[in-house]
Amino acid sequence: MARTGKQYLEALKANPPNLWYKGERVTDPTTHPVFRGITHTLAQMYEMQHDERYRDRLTYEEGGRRYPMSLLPAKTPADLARRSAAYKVWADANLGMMGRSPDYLNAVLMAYEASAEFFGEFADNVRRYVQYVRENDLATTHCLTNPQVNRAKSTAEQPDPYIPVGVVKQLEGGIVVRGARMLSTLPTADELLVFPSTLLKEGPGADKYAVAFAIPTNTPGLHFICREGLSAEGSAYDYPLSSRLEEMDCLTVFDDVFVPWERVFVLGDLARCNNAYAETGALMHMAHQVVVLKTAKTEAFLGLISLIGEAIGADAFPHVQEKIAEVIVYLEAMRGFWARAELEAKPNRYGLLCPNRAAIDGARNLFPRLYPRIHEIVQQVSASGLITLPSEADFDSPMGPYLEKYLQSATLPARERVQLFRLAWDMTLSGFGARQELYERFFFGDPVRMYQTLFAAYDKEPYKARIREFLGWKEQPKVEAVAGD
Ligand SMILES: Cc1cc2nc3c(=O)[nH]c(=O)nc-3n(C[C@H](O)[C@H](O)[C@H](O)COP(=O)(O)OP(=O)(O)OC[C@H]3O[C@@H](n4cnc5c(N)ncnc54)[C@H](O)[C@@H]3O)c2cc1C
Repeated sequence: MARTGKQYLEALKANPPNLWYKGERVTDPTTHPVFRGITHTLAQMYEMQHDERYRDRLTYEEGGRRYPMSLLPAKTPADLARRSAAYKVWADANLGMMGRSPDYLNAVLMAYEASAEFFGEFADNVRRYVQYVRENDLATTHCLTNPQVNRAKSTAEQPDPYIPVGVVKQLEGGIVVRGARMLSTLPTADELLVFPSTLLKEGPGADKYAVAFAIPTNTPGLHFICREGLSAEGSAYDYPLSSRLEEMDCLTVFDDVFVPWERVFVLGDLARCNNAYAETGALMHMAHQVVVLKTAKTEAFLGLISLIGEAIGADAFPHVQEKIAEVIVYLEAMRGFWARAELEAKPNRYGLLCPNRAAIDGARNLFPRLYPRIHEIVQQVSASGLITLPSEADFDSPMGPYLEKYLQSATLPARERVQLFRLAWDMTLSGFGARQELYERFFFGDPVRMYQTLFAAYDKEPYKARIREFLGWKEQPKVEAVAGD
């Protein structure tokens, strides 16, 4: 049932995840300076589910109770449209800057539930687990990739067999897993989904890595070792994004973690692990949330750059207009992918309506390449305005009158102009902004391998046939080997 912000915070306080920050255990993330911002932002997002301005878009009703829209089973085109409308509400609230808002992995869980048969003997575990997440409206995060030890070697060939997460033993009540995953964002979620993403290759000892399960983030033996925090201490004026949306990223260690059978979804089945995302429709639904999120993010950048261009009068120059128009083109491309994904949705073999794969693939492969260019445009249009950024305290000091005079702009008083540029800085240049760029390059996978997969999977034959026909070839000409002199 759709929960409130207070319920999320209380649960987190009562059962804090096993977080390690700078050598110390974080006992209460809701008050810790690095985690306070994101936990309270998440609480506000849950609160929105009960605000009558958003309730009907963010939740659906069943049996007199309300549930998050991102868990609404997608059966009809109208369901897809309701789902994306819900994604957009949270995305807009955060300017598209939160990668692990709970709707992201809810999209995966919804697809797993609808396609539960795929999981064979574990199908009921999947169904019951998703039902549990739905009833309690839990936030989940996930960890997919193995530690970056030696990418030239396979999972089974690393210096220690339990560097990647593998099954150590099976017990009567469940399994024991050991190893690590390279990265989990948002460790302040309630639950961690552990699925393989790297293609598992057949070979001696490979079976132990073919495992998928879900565990609470406070499970004994599970440790989230955090990176340096990016949420500066200070006001939302000074740090408009990092004070609210620092999701955190962690190395995730499994030190002989016990996973009860009811939380196991795949065991010892390489093919199932390798095909889970595509076959169940999880990939398409996850990317559906992503295309909406990235559309919202591009809209936010368009608004930002337009206000900046206007503020300093730079938008009078044709090259600045051209750069802003470039962002408009990107935005319309994202909207095009989104619309086609829904218009040409098709049911998978389990009856789950899945957004169009080609449109989804287009969006998820293009955006990582557009995004650094958007950052570049912000820098090109903003120039020194992106760094001459006194703080709120300076405005209230004896320096205030200088700032009011010298940092005024064509359309904004100094305080608001600095506030706008501080947002631009946090979107692109601060530690928070720099992480966003890295995130966009990689969060959906290695862009190089994503392109390779697209090359391999895309049906190019109709286009080759058209060229052959245009050239007047009745069929593909045969090659007679021609020897040189
Ligand atoms: C900010 C951020 C947040 C993230 N959050 C999460 C999260 O919450 N959960 C999660 O599971 N993951 C998360 N990720 C990880 C993301 O899924 C990976 O970054 C992505 O899949 C790429 O894997 P990698 O980082 O291990 O890169 P690597 O695979 O180590 O790649 C490094 C380099 O080697 C090349 N390379 C490696 N292997 C091959 C190969 N076989 N063929 C050709 N080239 C190769 C790559 O092209 C790249 O240039 C996050 C990443 C970032 C940056």
